[in-house]
Amino acid sequence: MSKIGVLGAGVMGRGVAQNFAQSGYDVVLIDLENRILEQAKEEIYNNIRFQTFFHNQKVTEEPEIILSRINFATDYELLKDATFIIENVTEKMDIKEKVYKRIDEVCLDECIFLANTSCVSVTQIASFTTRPEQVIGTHFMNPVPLKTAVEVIRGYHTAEETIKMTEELLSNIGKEIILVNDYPGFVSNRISHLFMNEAAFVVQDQVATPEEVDDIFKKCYSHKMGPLETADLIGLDTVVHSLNILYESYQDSKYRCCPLLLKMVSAGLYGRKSGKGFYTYVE
Ligand SMILES: NC(=O)c1ccc[n+]([C@@H]2O[C@H](COP(=O)([O-])OP(=O)(O)OC[C@H]3O[C@@H](n4cnc5c(N)ncnc54)[C@H](O)[C@@H]3O)[C@@H](O)[C@H]2O)c1
Repeated sequence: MSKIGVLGAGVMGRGVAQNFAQSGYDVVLIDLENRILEQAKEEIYNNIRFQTFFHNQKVTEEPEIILSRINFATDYELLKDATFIIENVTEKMDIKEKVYKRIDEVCLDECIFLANTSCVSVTQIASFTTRPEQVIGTHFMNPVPLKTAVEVIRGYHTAEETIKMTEELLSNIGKEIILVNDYPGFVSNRISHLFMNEAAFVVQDQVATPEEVDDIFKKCYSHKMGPLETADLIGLDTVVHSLNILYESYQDSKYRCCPLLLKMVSAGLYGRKSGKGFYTYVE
């Protein structure tokens, strides 16, 4: 079975590493510091237990056995025999650029690079490597192990063989792919950020409360979550960051960030992760 390198042990990297390890793959999970890797190990352990008890998902192995397939490490040299790299590092182009140059040097020529990004161009990421035909976007959804589909992005140079191998790989961990072409924000974030931003304007203009806005989406449109609950879940700082990328990329005022969102982020109201956003969360 292929060896999988997962870069970045934050929110997404943890979920990706867990999902592959649960599916029987050997994984190397790389981050910058052991402290982050320790937190990742603990969270993956808890998530496997949580998945069994709260989501009724059949996890047939003990968490210790699943965790034993993940090598938590800081050394990029461990990636030299990996077949696929799934990159989940911080959504900043300068950070991604350094990472792709490094893995391009270290990894096997045939290794495929999967970029997990919310908004940035997959074609630009691929340009940091000498193998743009083997670079593809994979926009996983959070929480990764519980989602059944991945938005897959074909960069300008992505080869058909790369798409085929990515589809096979993701199918082995229980994911269907939805293949789209590369423009910033792809389909999901290009549309959902307009919803979330406009919902914030509606609250700012006192047209409706956050509860009323979300109820219209849930009760009238039968969405599982409203746009403001979704923004709180993603993190309002992340939403603002993505809106700024979309605004710069398209040079289109429709992505200008709602002042209320900016004010909430300045006030430390990030949503679920800080305990308060459009809603208040108690542990
Ligand atoms: N959070 C989401 O809901 C979500 C959903 C889909 C895609 N994404 C995308 O996934 C990527 C990761 O997002 P996240 O929410 O997990 O971010 P995060 O901030 O939780 O984690 C990023 C991790 O990358 C690590 N990192 C930074 N530089 C590194 C390097 N040189 N080598 C190894 N690790 C490094 C950081 O230490 C951090 O642990 C981003 O591009 C984001 O846009 C996020």
